[in-house]
Amino acid sequence: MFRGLLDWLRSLFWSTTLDVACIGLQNAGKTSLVNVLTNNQFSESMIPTVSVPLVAVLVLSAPPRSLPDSSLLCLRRGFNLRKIQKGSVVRLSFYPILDPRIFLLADLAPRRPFPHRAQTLKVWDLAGQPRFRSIWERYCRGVHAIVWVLDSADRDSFAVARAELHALLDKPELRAIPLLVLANKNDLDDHATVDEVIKALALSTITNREVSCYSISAKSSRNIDITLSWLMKRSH
Ligand SMILES: Nc1nc2c(ncn2[C@@H]2O[C@H](COP(=O)(O)OP(=O)(O)OP(=O)(O)O)[C@@H](O)[C@H]2O)c(=O)[nH]1
Repeated sequence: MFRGLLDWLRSLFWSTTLDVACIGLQNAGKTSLVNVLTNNQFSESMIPTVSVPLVAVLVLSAPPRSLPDSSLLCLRRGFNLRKIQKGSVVRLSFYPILDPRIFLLADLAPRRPFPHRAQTLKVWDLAGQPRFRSIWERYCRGVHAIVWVLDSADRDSFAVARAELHALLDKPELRAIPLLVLANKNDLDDHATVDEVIKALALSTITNREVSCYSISAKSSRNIDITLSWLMKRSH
């Protein structure tokens, strides 16, 4: 029953036009969450977003036969982009580590016009390691929502997460973009509650946008339904 409801929500999610940036420190569970939201797949053995072998990129990002929107294929190091276009062409792209040397692929022009306005779901899954944090802002500009993923069982990371989150939200270009904080891994003992996370990340001091916070588990799919509903309400 619950699984059926979640699958139904997931199918609705695919039919939305939504652009989301998924941000957070390394190991928070961003890629796991995106996989669960879109495909209902969870894996214990995730490869950090930055260290997926290049060979996988070359296979996954081989030029598609028709490319509806080449501008979206801006290939850069340090993120995954999951995107689907619904229409006569369905495309699901998942770009792991992207090397500037293959930037060339981004210049591919559409081979034929896209037949009608597509519904698009784009989820930027940005690498969390310190050297990649400077690219976060660029991929957050213009999105419908910023999703901040936190490992709620890793209390030692909260101070850094708070500093990075507030530094990002202070960027004027990101003003007013709704924020969803997901306290992930609530299947683990000693995870922080929503109230603890609100306090630890000083969420009540963020006043220039709508802020929500849920406790979730990508692993056990806990509260994935309300996460999907929240996201769909921000779609256009
Ligand atoms: N117990 C538990 N483990 C999780 C959960 N979500 C993710 N993980 C695990 O946490 C680890 C990191 O997950 P990732 O999805 O790679 O994290 P990430 O935030 O994308 O990491 P970077 O790509 O390094 O920025 C993996 O071992 C996952 O299996 C969860 O809800 N519960």
